[in-house]
Order: sequence, then structure tokens, then C-alpha cells
Amino acid sequence: SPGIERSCENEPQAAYMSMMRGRYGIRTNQMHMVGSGHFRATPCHNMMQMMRENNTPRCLMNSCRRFAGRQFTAAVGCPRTEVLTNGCIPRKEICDPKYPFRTTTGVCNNLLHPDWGTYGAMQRRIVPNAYHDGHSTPRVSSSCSGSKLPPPRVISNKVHAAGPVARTEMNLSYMVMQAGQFLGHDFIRTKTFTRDDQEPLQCCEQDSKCPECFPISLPMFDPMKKPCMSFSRSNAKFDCSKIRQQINFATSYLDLSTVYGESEEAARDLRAFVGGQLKSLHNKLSVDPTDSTCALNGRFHPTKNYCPLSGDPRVNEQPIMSSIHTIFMRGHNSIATGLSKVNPHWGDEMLYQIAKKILIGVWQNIVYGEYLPQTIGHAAMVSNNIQLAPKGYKDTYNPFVDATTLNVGGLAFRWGHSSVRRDIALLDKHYKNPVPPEPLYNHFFKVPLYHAFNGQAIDDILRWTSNAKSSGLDRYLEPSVQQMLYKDDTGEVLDLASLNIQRGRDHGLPGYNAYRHVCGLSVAKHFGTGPGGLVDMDPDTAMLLQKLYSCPDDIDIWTAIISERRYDDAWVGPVGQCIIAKLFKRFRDGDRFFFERPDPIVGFTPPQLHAIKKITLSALVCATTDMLEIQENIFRTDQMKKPCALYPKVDLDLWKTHA
Ligand code: HEM
Ligand SMILES: [Ca+2]
Repeated sequence: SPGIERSCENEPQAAYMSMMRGRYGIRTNQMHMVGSGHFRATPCHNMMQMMRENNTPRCLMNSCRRFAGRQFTAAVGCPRTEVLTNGCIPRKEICDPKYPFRTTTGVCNNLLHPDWGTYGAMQRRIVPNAYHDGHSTPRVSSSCSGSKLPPPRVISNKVHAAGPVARTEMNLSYMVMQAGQFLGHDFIRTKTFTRDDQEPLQCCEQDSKCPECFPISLPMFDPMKKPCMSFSRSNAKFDCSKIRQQINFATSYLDLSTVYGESEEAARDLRAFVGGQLKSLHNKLSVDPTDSTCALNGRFHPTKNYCPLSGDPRVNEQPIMSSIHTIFMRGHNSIATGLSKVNPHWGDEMLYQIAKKILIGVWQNIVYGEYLPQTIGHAAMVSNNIQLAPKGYKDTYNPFVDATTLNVGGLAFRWGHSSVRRDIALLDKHYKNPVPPEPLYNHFFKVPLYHAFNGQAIDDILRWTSNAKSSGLDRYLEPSVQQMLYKDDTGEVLDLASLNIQRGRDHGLPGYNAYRHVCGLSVAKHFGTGPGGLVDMDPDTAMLLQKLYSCPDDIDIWTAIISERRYDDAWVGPVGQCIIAKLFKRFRDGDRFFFERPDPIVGFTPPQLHAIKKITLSALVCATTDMLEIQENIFRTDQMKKPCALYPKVDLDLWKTHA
């Protein structure tokens, strides 16, 4: 709705942002985005006060309140792990089994266990923890020799550092990367501990003694030229057995919490409350006024260089991510507009809920129909019975299945870090680069590409993403993330491989063999690649691992997953396939609202379901951009392009009701 956009557009944001920068020393570097949670730098209560003083309109202040609600309070100095006072008593919720829509937080999806899969739930384990002390401290020593585990950065440099020439996949498009990251953020967000003032812990400096610090030491002569990389432990609670469990700050369900928000305040901030619409600004995402990292030269322009707002704060991590969030926001709004024409008697709430329900249906169809069969292979879909029915209903809902995200799932799904390229580029209608390709590290948390060409660049970004090739799906990470992750104005950099390895240890996840075992795969007793050894790894990989680890038991799970040989028809190998299949079986069988269900209260009618099943990711991209043509399988680059006019749209007449 243009009215709402305008009220947020004419704000003196430049003034208050620059004033606050002076007054509170808002930092513009990216270091405070470190960790999965990507915390905002500025304490929200300070922002709120400044906004009140500046008569900032409500639409902007709400967003701030949303982040205020998320902030953790801890004692002065080092933060403390939150100890559950009533950890053994499940929260009592009164659920209405007749309510037809999902709640924002996921509560009451499961009527027997209303808190399963919710925002704030504890991530689940499929094998016992491997904490050093059995309940809380990170895994630090070998389970076979007792010696120290190899330092993550040493593993990273030896096993995961890409060579000078970028390796790309022959036939896979870069959408493999972007759909994966967007999907991962739907089911997991693990925040890290910060200082009380929401600033990141400086774990290599003044906070090094804080119990929630677990810094990564770097070897001598490391290309990063520093001795230490900061790392703060993930936010966690002790369960009733006093075992430290990491919290999930996304809803586990594949419910587009990335688009709609995962808490009530977040969801409210994103809505326009007119015509069922989500807020937007010039057909792009609306403004996140609490995020100061996007201002150019200290000036914050409400249409040109603002940080975009979406349901997940990681929206701004890199420009393709912001672009994919944008097409889902547009998809919602165009469905809501279409519904309002079919059903002029529907109010805002009905339009919002039905548009949301349809878009989530489209998303689940993409995930289970297109993305997963290619990630883990069609056979694994069938053997786990998570494949979609080609036509009509399929009901696998089981109220005894807990959909809550698996802790190891959050690590396994980082396999996609291997698909990240070293560059980023645009591709215009004529398949030319309107601006030269650039190193990706120049675009972490930066918005110029997103806002370029009056927003038209979003099409160019997505055109490039569906035409460019994915980085090789192997054990190597490109320097953009292995050397230059989140490079900021001060030259500070991180290594994603080290963070992943250290994160697994922080979470008390055991090594490779524990997961091979639970997956029914042979366990490796030695580093050879013959029987009884690392049968799913190449000899050169196995040899590297042998130099680093005392025994195969110890191999860190993320390292193992991206080091296994891939199946021919999949993007991962055996252990990755098994963990990802288990994860998505929970998200399917444990989701009362899964889109294929025949349930008369929460389901679709057969014609509605049929209409939804026709929509692919290519169809969605066509419907929400000005692109003219795209290949049918957006993840492949070896297909003919098909005109966008030939892709179906959801037939909204099927939702017509009588006043
Ligand atoms: C430019 C691309 C990407 C960047 C810069 C990036 C960066 C990061 C960072 C910094 C973390 C947190 C590391 C830590 O401290 O533990 C993370 C976590 C994660 N990433 Fe990525 N990532 C990218 C792409 C992807 C892709 C393609 C996928 C999947 C296919 C993915 C899946 C995940 C998952 C599941 C997590 C765990 C999230 C959580 O528990 O909060 N990421 N990523
Ligand atoms: Ca979710």
C-alpha cells in the first residue's frame, strides 16, 4: 500500500542515524555480525530513546522494539548461560485444534507437545553429547588418544583451503547455493553470546577469560597474520539432565519464518496491516532502522542505502540473500493482491493468512519437490518416504514425530558453504555484466548491489545466480569465506571452515563415527580407504585426515560431511545424506500443517493443492521479477531456457468464497 510506504519514506533517518553515530559510536564494521545470530550493534533502548526524541514514526520504532524483545540480558561483564528454572516442566499452552493457520512462533503446531519446533526450542540430539565434561564444556581432546584435537584453523588450511583457481560445477547453477542458505535459515538460527551491551565478546582480547569465549588459535605464519580468531559460544540452556543444549531462534518448521518473522513482534513489524500485505518500499524489502551497517559515508538514505528488513536478520548477509528474500515478499504480496480481487469481502487478516498459507505451500513444494531430491538424491527421498506424491494428497503426519531441528542438522546443512563462490556479479537482459564482477568479500552486509539501478539490479542478481555455476561441491571453501569472511573496514577477517569446526565442538557434537553408526553405515577403524576404513573418502583426503587426527572417531562432523565422496545423483555423500534425510523427515512428518495433508481444517482442497504443485522455483522467480526466460530446473545450467510467459501462476480463483 503506497500510503504506508510513504509514511516510512520521508523520515529524517539520515539525521538521526548520523546523530546516533556521533552520540553512541555506532560501529559500521561487520565484526559484530559474527556468529550465526548476527546481532545488531546498537542497544535497542538507546535507539528507541533517540527515535522518540526525533519523533520517529511508529512504523520504524516497531522494528526496534522487535529487536529489543530479542536481546538477552546477562549480568554485567561476562554473560552467563541461561539456566532453565523450569526446564523439566514443559510450557503449558492452550491450543485451539480448530484454528486453521500456523502460529508465528510454531507453538501449537503439535497439539500434544505445543513447544515442539518452536522459536526458542532446544536443538535435538540423535547421539549422546561429546562434551569434554559430559554436560557442558566443548569437546577438546581425542576420544582414542586423549591428546588435544587438531586446531580448527589447521584443519581448515590443510583440508578446506581452495587453490588459486576457482573450481566450479559443470552443470549446477549458483541457485544451489542461494536456495540452500535461504532454506537453512528457515529451520535454524543459533545465536551466540554477546556482552550485556549487545556488543560481541572480544574473545581474543579483553573478554578472553569469559566462560562463553572459546577463541580459535591460529598457527604461526597463517595467511591471516594474527594469532587468534574470536569465537563466542552458542546460546544454550541446560536441560533437565543438566546437559547444555543450544537454542533455535528460528522456527524449525519450513514455514518461511525467514519471510514472516519468528516471533509475534517480528511478524507485526513486517506487516502493512492493509490488504494482507507485507511492508515494502519501492517493491523492495522495507527498512530495518536498527541496523546501521548499511549507511554510506555515515549517511543513511531511506531509499538508496538502507539495510533491508525481513523475517530473518541474516537477510543482509550478502546481496543474493536479500534478493531471494525480496522475491518471497513480492510473491506474498502478489498473492494477497490477487486474493483481494477474487474475494473483495476478505479483510486484512484473512488475506494475510491465506496468502501466507499458499506461499508456504509453494515453498514446501519447491523444497521437497525440487531442492531435496537433488541434494540427497531421489532414492533417498523414497527410502525415507519423504518424496512428494506426483498428484494429490499424501499424509505422513505423525504427532509423535518431533519436528525440532537437530543440532547436527545445523552443522550438516553447512555443506553448502562449499558451494559459495569467490565472486559476485550481475547479468542484464542481454546476458552482459552491467558492472564488472567483484570479490564477494566486498559485499558482506553491503547493500549497493541490492539497491543498484533503482532496484532493477535484483533481477540482474537473480539472473546471474541462475546462470553462473556453483562453486565445486567438494571439501574446498573459496577464499571469500575461508580467508576473507566478513572482511571489514579495519581489515578484520574470519574463516568459515574454522567457525564450523569449532561450532561443532562448542555444541558437544561427537565426531564422524558416531554419526556413521547411527546412520547404519560402517564405522572407520583406520585411515585407509579399504574395508574397515574411510570407505567413502578419496585416498588423498584420507591421508590428510590421518596427519591431523588420532583416529577416525575424532574427525569433526562438518569436515567429514564435506569430505565424503558425493553420490552421483546428489550434492552430498552418505553421512550428509543420512543426516539431511533424517532432518527433513522430521520437518515433514512432524508438521501438522504440511501442505500435502488432506486435513479438512489445515489442508488445501484437491484443486488448490494441484495448483500449488505446479509452481517451481523458476515459476516463482518469473512471477516476481521482470525476467523473460529461465530454465525449468533452476539448479541446472545445462537446460534450454523457457519463456517466463509459459510458467504457471497459482490460480487464485480456487480460493473464492461467498460473502
Ligand atoms: C555467502 C554465503 C554464506 C556465508 C557468508 C555464510 C556464513 C555463515 C556463518 C558466518 C555462519 C555461522 C558460523 C558460526 O559462527 O558458527 C553460518 C552458519 C550456517 N550456514 Fe552459512 N553462509 C553462507 C552460505 C550458506 C549456504 C549456501 C548454506 C546451506 C546450503 C548455509 C547454511 C548454514 C547453516 C545451516 C548455518 C547454521 C545456522 C545456525 O545454526 O544459526 N550457509 N553461515
Ligand atoms: Ca521456520
